[in-house]
Amino acid sequence: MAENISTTSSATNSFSSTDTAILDTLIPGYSLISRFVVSRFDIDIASYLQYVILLATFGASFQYLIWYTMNVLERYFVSTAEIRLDDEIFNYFMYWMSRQPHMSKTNRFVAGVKTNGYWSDDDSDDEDDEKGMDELDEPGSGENEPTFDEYWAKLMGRDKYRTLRYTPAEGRHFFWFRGRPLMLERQQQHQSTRYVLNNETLFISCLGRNPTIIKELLNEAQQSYVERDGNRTVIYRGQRLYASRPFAWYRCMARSPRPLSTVVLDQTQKDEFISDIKEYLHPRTRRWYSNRGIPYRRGYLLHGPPGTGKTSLCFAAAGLLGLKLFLLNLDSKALDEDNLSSLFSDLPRRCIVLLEDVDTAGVTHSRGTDSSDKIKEEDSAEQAKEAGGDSNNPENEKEKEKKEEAKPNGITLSALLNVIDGVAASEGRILVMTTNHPEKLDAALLRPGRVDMSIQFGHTTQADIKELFTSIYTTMEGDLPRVAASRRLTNGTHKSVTNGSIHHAYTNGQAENKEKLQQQFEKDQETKIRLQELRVRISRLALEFASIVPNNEFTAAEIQGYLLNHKNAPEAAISGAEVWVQGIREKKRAQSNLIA
Ligand SMILES: Nc1ncnc2c1ncn2[C@@H]1O[C@H](COP(=O)(O)OP(=O)(O)OP(=O)(O)O)[C@@H](O)[C@H]1O
Repeated sequence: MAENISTTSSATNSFSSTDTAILDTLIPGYSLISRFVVSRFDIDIASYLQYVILLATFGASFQYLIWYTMNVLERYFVSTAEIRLDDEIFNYFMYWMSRQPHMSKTNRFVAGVKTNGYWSDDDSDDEDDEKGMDELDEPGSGENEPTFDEYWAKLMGRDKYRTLRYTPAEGRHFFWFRGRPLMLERQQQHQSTRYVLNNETLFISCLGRNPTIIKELLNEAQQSYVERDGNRTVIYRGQRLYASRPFAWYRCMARSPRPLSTVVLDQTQKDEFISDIKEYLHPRTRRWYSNRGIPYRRGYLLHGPPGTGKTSLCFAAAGLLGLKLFLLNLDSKALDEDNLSSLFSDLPRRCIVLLEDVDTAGVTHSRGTDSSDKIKEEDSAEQAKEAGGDSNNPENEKEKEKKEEAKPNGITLSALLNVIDGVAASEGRILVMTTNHPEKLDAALLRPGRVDMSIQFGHTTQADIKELFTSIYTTMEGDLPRVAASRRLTNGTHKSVTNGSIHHAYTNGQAENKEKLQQQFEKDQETKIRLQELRVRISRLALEFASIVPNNEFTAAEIQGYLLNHKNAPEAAISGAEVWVQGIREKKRAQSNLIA
């Protein structure tokens, strides 16, 4: 034992105390570990230390070499695409990624009910709504049909659960696309603010200097995102996420197109409007404009009392032509000329820009009384201040919001005129402005080149009232109740049955099918006759209704609102019409007395 202790002490002492102190600084706890190893295993670490240092140096150099080689490889042999959060491609890619089968196998993912949560609506609500609807029978009075309460209980039970979407978590992920390995890196950006908590960037890389495969991937992602919209009208809104961010177009929804026939307006006016837009969009028109050096733009002014169909016509035109609709509220105090021109310069080539209620914005002031210069001066002083401060500080954000509240209305007439047809104004878009008070608008805004066609909307005529009544009560194809897929199968077919299909079933020896088809055929014929009778009845009732409601006194919105209260009982709508007319008249009289 004594011999052992003396060996140990000599081993520990093979390093001077200064050396041990240095080692203790470099490797915290060195002397302690060294003593423990000597006492326990009788091994003097000090005598192996040079090898350990050599190994560590070798390890570090190797690591550096790998890092360096990777860097060189990444720079010269890897192609990378960067995708930023504020670009729509971010949405496309995340949507595509969340629908890939390999996302169900990955062990690091972000789970959510949306594939993105901050800058745009990805319509997952609509998708959720449609999902599983095929398995739900709509309520009805038939033998096997559920009651409304049963249907509602089922629907609410289903709505409690939303489809979960999985997207890759922060960090690196490898996946295959068309037989090629790709790498996705999701990186958190640290200048996040309280408004955008997850500001991030994506990097998609592939081996080789040819990035075609990444472009193909992004094209596929875009395609799947766009296909999901089908023929729906996609609506964007010009807004900003928080005070220190510029205005941008954010997708807010995609809606089923509104048939033009449902907008009650003089047919000639409707035809003129649509054919004017079609003529403008024709490729020869673009050439014609460019050959003559005329800016390729077209503007429309839809004016008339509230609720007469201005927005509806614009929406129907967008749906008919498959154009995206960009909505902008000029009344926003925060909107200035720079924001407005950057919004207009971000517009796609073919689209409809809808500026609603232009008369309510600061643009009603004539050009001479513009206070834009004053506002600009104030703005630049503010910007100079901001440059010195931290734009991400929540307190600064609050300050900015308060200042903007206190600012006079943002946009001025000259700013609007500049973006509509200034030298740098965008080309190719269709501009539609709506107003309830065209008389308030400055002549400069209405001159040709800015407004090329005006359409006046007014109170409903007898013909309009009849059309509105008919459109509300006519049974349309989509009105028929939805039958669950399982019942459709057991019932045979949900398509209309023809004599030919009955004969086909018979010759194929499907006797039991034949009977079912025969029944279905008779049912379809009955339905057709019933629909025809209904049409005649509705047209008679429409005439009756139009004779009660006075000409040129009510808006389409008012009549629609009344009819919706009796949407299943046209006769009740007619019998209550006179009282309703009196009621509305009195209400309007009272309102005008109040204003006077
Ligand atoms: N001419 C019309 N044809 C069919 N529906 C109409 C018509 N006018 C109004 N409506 C109905 O009334 C409602 C409001 O219509 P819309 O928003 O188009 O009116 P608007 O003229 O743009 O009103 P505002 O000036 O207040 O913006 C919609 O639900 C629409 O269906």
